[in-house]
Amino acid sequence: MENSSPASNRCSYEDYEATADWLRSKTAQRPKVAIICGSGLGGLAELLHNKVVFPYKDIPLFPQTTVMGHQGQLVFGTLEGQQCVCMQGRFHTYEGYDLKQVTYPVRVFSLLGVKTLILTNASGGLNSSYKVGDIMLIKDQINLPGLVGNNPLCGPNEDRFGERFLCMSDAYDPDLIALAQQTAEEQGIEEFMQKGVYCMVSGPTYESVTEGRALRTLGADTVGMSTALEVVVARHCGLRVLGFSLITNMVVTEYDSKQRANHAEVLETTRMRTQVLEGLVTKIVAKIRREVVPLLWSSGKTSRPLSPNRTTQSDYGTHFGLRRDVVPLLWSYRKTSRPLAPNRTTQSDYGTHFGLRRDVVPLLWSYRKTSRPLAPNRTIQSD
Ligand SMILES: O=P(O)(O)O[C@@H]1C[C@H](O)[C@@H](CO)O1
Ligand code: HPA
Repeated sequence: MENSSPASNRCSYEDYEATADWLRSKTAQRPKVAIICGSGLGGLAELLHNKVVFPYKDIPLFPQTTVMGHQGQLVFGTLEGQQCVCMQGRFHTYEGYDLKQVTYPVRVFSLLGVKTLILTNASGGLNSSYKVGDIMLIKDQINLPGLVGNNPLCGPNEDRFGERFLCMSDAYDPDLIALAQQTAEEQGIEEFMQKGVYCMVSGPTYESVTEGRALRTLGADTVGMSTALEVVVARHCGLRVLGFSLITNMVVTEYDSKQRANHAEVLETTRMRTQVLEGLVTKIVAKIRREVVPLLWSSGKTSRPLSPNRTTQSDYGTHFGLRRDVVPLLWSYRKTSRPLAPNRTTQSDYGTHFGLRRDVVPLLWSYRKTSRPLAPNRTIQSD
């Protein structure tokens, strides 16, 4: 099969499947986490164990990177025991790629079974309290190209990935943000951690003084040339998203400033912080693994009927037939102390049924063994 990237209107579901099938045929690894590395930040992929590396030029229908600091290969491997796939280099619209090509890998990841997408990028700081070398946890984004019609979801909707109208107010997963903040504290790096809003522009020009000022007025804390489109597509296929923006330079917002943005400075700053960011992402991936593993391992011990009025922690495990060590985890996912309602059968009802937080529901749902409706007297695991 050809490895040249398809034109946008030929990015069909079958194209994504063909690329995913090819990758599946070349490696037995089945990653749950994908990481897209920004400019100069590809070193993260070097930390993976049992690496299987695919240069983009060998992957059917994959675009090629043309930017310095973007190596251009897909690396499968394990990080802290978690199977991951890492993009050493991403695609940008300023390279001449269209919106579907830029976001092509994200849909392939989704077909490969990825559930969580972690993105990094290099950006210019707009918030005057930020410093070069700070790492901003992205809490929200301004998809500037998208706001004026350049949204990768424009065109016929592909229902097999997601629904036509997508909510973006919860794009960056609050629980992953909390996990990242907690991890940064544990690593002792809070002093250069920020949390704020990333704005995507098309590039390749850096901002004029007035553009920089305008973006700040819009509410952006950093500005870059990537990420937002990938996040839109990731959310459309239901992936959980976590994003980090490394402030590599401050955007010039004074007319008489002598500072000039340049890509060499961007890459130089990434060198300064790359290890810190790698350490942070590694620890977060380990924690994501711990979130999932007990749920996978937990197996039904009883077939006792659900009794709908259990609400204490110690009852919880018996109730669902879960191993003792899983109980605190599930307990922490509870959103209410309401009694359980035993007759729910759909995914959206699943969380209510077990009194679990909304973000845990797809996870539990994806671990169901059958698509049979829940019978009210089954425990979670035996179902
Ligand atoms: O891929 P990212 O967003 O990290 O790269 C940034 C934006 C431009 O590609 C480049 C500008 O220096 O770095
Ligand atoms: N502007 C836009 N993109 C960037 C910048 C910037 O100042 N720095 C790194 N990527």
